[in-house]
Amino acid sequence: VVDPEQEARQYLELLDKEYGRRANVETLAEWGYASNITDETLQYKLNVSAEHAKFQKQQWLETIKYPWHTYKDPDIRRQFQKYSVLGTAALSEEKFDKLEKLVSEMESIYSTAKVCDYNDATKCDLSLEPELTERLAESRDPKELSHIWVEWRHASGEKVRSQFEHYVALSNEAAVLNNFTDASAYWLKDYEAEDFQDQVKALWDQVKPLYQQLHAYVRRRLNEKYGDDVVNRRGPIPAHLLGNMWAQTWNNIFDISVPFPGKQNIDVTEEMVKQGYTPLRMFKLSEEFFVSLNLSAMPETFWKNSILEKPEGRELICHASAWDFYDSKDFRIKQCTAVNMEDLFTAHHEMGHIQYFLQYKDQPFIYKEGANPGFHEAVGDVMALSVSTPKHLRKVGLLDGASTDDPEATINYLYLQGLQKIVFLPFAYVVDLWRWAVFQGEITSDAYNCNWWKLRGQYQGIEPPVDRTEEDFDPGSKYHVIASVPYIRYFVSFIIQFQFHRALCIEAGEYDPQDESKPLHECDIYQSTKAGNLLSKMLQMGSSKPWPDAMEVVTGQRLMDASGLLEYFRPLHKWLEQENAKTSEYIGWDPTDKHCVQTR
Ligand SMILES: O=C(CCC(O)(O)[C@H](Cc1ccccc1)NC(=O)c1ccccc1)N[C@@H](Cc1c[nH]c2ccccc12)C(=O)O
Ligand SMILES: [Zn+2]
Repeated sequence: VVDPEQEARQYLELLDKEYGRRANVETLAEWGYASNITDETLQYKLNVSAEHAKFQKQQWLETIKYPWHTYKDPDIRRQFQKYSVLGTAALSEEKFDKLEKLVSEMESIYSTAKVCDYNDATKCDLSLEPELTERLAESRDPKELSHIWVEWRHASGEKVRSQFEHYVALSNEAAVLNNFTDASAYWLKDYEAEDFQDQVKALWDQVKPLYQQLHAYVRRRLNEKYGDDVVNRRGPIPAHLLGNMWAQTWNNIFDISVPFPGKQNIDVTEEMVKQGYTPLRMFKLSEEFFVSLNLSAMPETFWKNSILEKPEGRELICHASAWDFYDSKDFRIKQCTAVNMEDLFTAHHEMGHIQYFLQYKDQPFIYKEGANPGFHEAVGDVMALSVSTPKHLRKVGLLDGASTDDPEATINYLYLQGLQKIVFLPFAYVVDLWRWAVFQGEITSDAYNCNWWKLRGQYQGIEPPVDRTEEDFDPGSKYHVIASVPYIRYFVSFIIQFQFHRALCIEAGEYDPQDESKPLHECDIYQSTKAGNLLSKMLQMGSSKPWPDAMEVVTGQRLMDASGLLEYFRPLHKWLEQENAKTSEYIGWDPTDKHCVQTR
């Protein structure tokens, strides 16, 4: 008699080959559409995913016949457990197709949306990338900023409200067919912890005081620049002044709010342009950092097949993404890269996804994922924490002069980092707090927009530049909302990346909690094969073990915790408290009732 688990193993090997082959075909079809939006590439993508869903449903009926709960081998059980979740393929064929069409249509509207120039009403071909992103980053004219902010939402979010409502219903229907209460529970299964939302809330409570100090300081500086009638010093900050279309990171207003002006400019955008940096060179620089840690170089096909600059003469999805074609050979990035510091870090972020693909390429198909989605988002950012140090930027010739241990220069650096890492946390939290509530039916479509602005005000302390109504649909102006990409993964990443950074810096001998002369924010793990080997051990695991096991390999911890982030920003936190006390700054913001009129 054959050992039943042996038979199960053979079945899993069959599934592994078939799923891997089909995933390659499906990903190629998705790439075809994302890199070239036409009716033909859309139709081909829909045909392939419909066929794939039909196969998955048939295979699932076979898979659930196996008594996998009884198996002794934890690995076999884990693989069956993952294969036993059918996903959206559980919908009927026509509902599955409808859902695919809705998301593709929202992505197309978002990716092809155009806006007219503030200063030239005849020039109406401005796209989000690069034109609107650049204007939002560089303009210091509140009227121009408000125009771009409002017109982008008019051209994107407002256009997809009805598709989004239908998408919510079908997503919930699919979740219920998979025995989840709604789509939010289906999304949260990836974190394998029933108290995960409580864990996130506890992390936010730990970081909130630091955020409020930074918010109060930025508000004061914007008030000094734009005056009382534009920025109320005790209220929320108007969202269009913060240098980013969604006010998710504020690094683009570093120059008008820098704590100690006159120091060496740590924003290397100008230097990159001066040195003739190209997108390709930005990605080569990133590859060299990974290789210096004894991690994998990019395969030749990566450079041949990737799209690193916005191509002319066709519509495509410009939002950056990294692609695994599940054949252990073909890996790509699609990014409409601009030559600036922000995109240099996005390049590292995308390369982090590729590195994870390369490290787990020998895992079974079902384990070719991050230990949890936050891990996948953290890899590249951990590298960027080293690359962004003035010490490293000097090593690669993007900053000149000798390293100074000038405490004011340190505050400037930590302030720039805080405008990205601290500021981002409440935004990331709000995006899925809003979506979880929508999926759970707590937020109904007649109040989508006003609840969005209630959360944006409550957690981020920002407000829209002009009144909003339920004719608007501002969440739909953010890529992940219309592309059905969960967002709490970035909140998790921005917490755990500091835990990983701290552990790798200790491994590299670059940081010692007892040694003040080696603070965490100055650590650069460049060329540390010890750090790289430790990280590689975790990355190779993919999702073969629950994520606390993966985290323990690198950090010795089994829980997410904000101590790494708070340790990194401690000097900035102290300075902000002193500075805000000096100007007796009002910490926090008075709630504003205006800004969203429920008309429906
Ligand atoms: O969206 C991204 C980068 C794109 C991505 O690499 O995360 C991409 C998003 C995506 C997911 C699914 C389909 C299409 C695009 N994720 C991936 O490409 C990806 C690849 C493999 C596994 C998981 C995700 N960043 C977020 C968060 C963010 C803002 N600023 C940052 C700076 C550094 C790092 C992240 C951010 C944003 O722009 O709002
Ligand atoms: Zn990512």
